[in-house]
This record gives sequence, structure tokens and C-alpha cells, in this order.
Amino acid sequence: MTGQHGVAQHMAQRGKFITFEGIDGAGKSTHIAHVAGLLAARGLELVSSREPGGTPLGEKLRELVLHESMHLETEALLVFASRREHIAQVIEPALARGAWVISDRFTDASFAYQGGGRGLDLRKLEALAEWVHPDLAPDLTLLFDVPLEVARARLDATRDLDKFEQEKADFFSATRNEYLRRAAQEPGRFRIIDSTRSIEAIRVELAQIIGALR
Ligand SMILES: Nc1ncnc2c1ncn2[C@@H]1O[C@H](COP(=O)(O)OP(=O)(O)O)[C@@H](O)[C@H]1O
Ligand SMILES: Cc1cn([C@H]2C[C@H](O)[C@@H](COP(=O)(O)OP(=O)(O)O)O2)c(=O)[nH]c1=O
Repeated sequence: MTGQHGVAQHMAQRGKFITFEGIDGAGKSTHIAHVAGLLAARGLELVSSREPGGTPLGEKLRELVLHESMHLETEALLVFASRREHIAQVIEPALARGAWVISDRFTDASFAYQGGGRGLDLRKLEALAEWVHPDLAPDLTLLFDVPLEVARARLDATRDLDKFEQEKADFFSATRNEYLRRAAQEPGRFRIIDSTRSIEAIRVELAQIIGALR
């Protein structure tokens, strides 16, 4: 905003970017709305989004990625194409005006699923991340972690499974391991949430984590 003398008066403080990760069935979706409520209660402007998706084009790409079979590099390129659009249209403008952004998945999911699960060379994913968002990383990543059997039992109890959710145990084992490896590499950014506990116990921990964010 420009004042009478052409001097910037109210540069909005940049918002924070929080991502939610975990293998399918770990409990991510269960907790996102609750965390959004905690943040909104602080009077923040909050943008809640997801990947793949988050924009009209991104949602079309999501349909393809979740339901069509394709070469694994095509899959990687499409999730990053969706991300490019999401960053340009939603994430960066929101953070710049001071809004906080929470996203159901981001680049860690590409490393976990396309890299860990499918076996795509991690250097290719690093190159894509460097290309698509050299200067953007989440301020906080909540990694919902459960053993595969727990995730599988929860999924089987609830819904029709998409392309990824139909994958076998070794796929999810590799996906989970890649998430945990990244969390160990960047302990300052990640919080690992033990999602075998009750929903209520997890909410208590999330309230502490979110309450400590400034
Ligand atoms: N801590 C928990 N204890 C028991 N059941 C849970 C817990 N968290 C989630 N669930 C259930 O497990 C299923 C999958 O959870 P969901 O949040 O959809 O997982 P995700 O979004 O990570 O795939 C849902 O039916 C949900 O109600
Ligand atoms: C963001 C992203 C998601 N995915 C996968 C992980 C999930 O299986 C799927 C998205 O599903 P998810 O976000 O878990 O939605 P839902 O809870 O409705 O199933 O896309 C990738 O493989 N790579 C990515 O980069």
C-alpha cells in the first residue's frame, strides 16, 4: 500500500504455509478441517487447498493422475504441472497478502509416491522441485504416520479406492519410508504425528503445535 508520500506503509507480513502429508488412510483429511478451525479462530485469513488440484486446471489434472494409468514420469510431470498452477494462482498470492495457506499434500507427496512408491529417481524429483518452486517450502509439514496395516484397515472400512489406494503393501511401505526419510532430513520443518492414537489425542497435540506458531 502506498501512502501520501509514495512510501510503502503497510507491507503485509508474509503468511505461513502448512502442509499435511501421510500415506492414504493415515488420517490427514480427518484433521485438516480441525486445524483450519484453530487457525481461523485466531482471526487469520486462511486458504485451504489440496494437491493435486487447488485450481480448476489442477483439479482436471488430479482426475487424470488419480484415475488413468500412465508412465511414471508422466505422472510426476502432471503433479508438478498441477503444483506450478497452484503456486502461481493460489499459494503465492495468498502468502504475499499475509494469508496463511494449508494444503492437503505438496512436494513431499511427490517424493513419497512417485519417488518412494514408484521408484522414480529422486534426482529427477529434486530437479522438478528446483524448477517449479526454487524459493518456496512449507513453514511446517504435519506428517500423519501409521503402520501400513492400520492405514489399510481404515481405508477398507470406508471408501472406494482410487489408483494409489489400490497399490500393494510394498508400495506404501516405500512411500511411508520416503516420508520418514525426508522428515529425518528436515526435522525443523516436519512434525511427525503418531496417528495410531485416538482422534482426540491427536487433536490435543495439533492444538499445541498450531498454538506455538507465530
Ligand atoms: N486416529 C484415528 N483413529 C481411528 N480412526 C481414524 C483416525 N483417524 C482417521 N480415522 C479414520 O480412518 C479413515 C481414513 O482417514 P482419512 O482422514 O480419510 O485419511 P487420509 O486423508 O489420510 O487418507 C476415516 O474413516 C477416518 O474416520
Ligand atoms: C500431491 C501428490 C499426490 N499424490 C497421490 C497421493 C494420494 O494417493 C492421491 C491424492 O489423494 P488424497 O489427497 O489422499 O485425497 P483423498 O483423501 O481424497 O484420497 O494422489 C501423488 O502421487 N503425488 C503427488 O505429488
